[in-house]
Amino acid sequence: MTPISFIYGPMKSGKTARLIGDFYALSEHYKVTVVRPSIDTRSPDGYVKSRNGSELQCKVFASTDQLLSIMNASGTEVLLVDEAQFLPAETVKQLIRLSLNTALQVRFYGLMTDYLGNIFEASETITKFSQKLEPLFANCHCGKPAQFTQFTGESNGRTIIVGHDEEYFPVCTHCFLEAC
Ligand SMILES: Nc1ncnc2c1ncn2[C@@H]1O[C@H](COP(=O)(O)OP(=O)(O)O)[C@@H](O)[C@H]1O
Ligand SMILES: Cc1cn([C@H]2C[C@H](O)[C@@H](COP(=O)(O)O)O2)c(=O)[nH]c1=O
Repeated sequence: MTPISFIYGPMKSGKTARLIGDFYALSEHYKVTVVRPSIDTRSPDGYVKSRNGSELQCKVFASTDQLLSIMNASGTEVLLVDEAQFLPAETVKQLIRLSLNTALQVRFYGLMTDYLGNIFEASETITKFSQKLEPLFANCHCGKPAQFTQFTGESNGRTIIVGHDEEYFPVCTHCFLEAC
């Protein structure tokens, strides 16, 4: 298997659904741990939840140290990280170092770009070090494949606005550029 992979796409492209499917497939052969950073509140506490209704228990972490002790305690062979765009770049680098020095495999699931079209810092680092990049697409309202996310709410200059599901829309490149 690949040490580091990044499954990325806009909001509502099925990233969490894919993570849950991967968990069941990988669990037949490996000790798999599912985590997400505490900053995101889209899923209920202690779970990752897809909009397709499926959900899975996970560990929620607030620091690199907490993440490392979760992994040590469970003897993790494969780590699945949801909402990876929110990881501090240092946490990403720690996981990459760990995968070089051990047999650990890490799959990151997250957004590549924010609603302004800028690449999240964590996603840039993950992309740089991944051996496998896998884009997912959602459906734009015009019918084309969507790779960007549009935000229609009040941002006040912030790019981290968790939740607000009804104000985020996956859009294709054409519709994204039209709205800029
Ligand atoms: N209201 C909805 N909006 C978008 N997708 C939905 C909705 N309800 C169900 N779905 C299903 O959920 C999937 C997206 O779910 P999710 O795993 O939460 O995506 P992501 O983690 O990329 O945001 C879609 O592929 C679709 O099948
Ligand atoms: C585009 C974008 C999204 N967010 C937030 C909104 C949600 O809480 C997550 C993404 O969740 P999903 O599992 O991919 O549906 O990220 C943000 O803070 N800033 C953005 O630009």
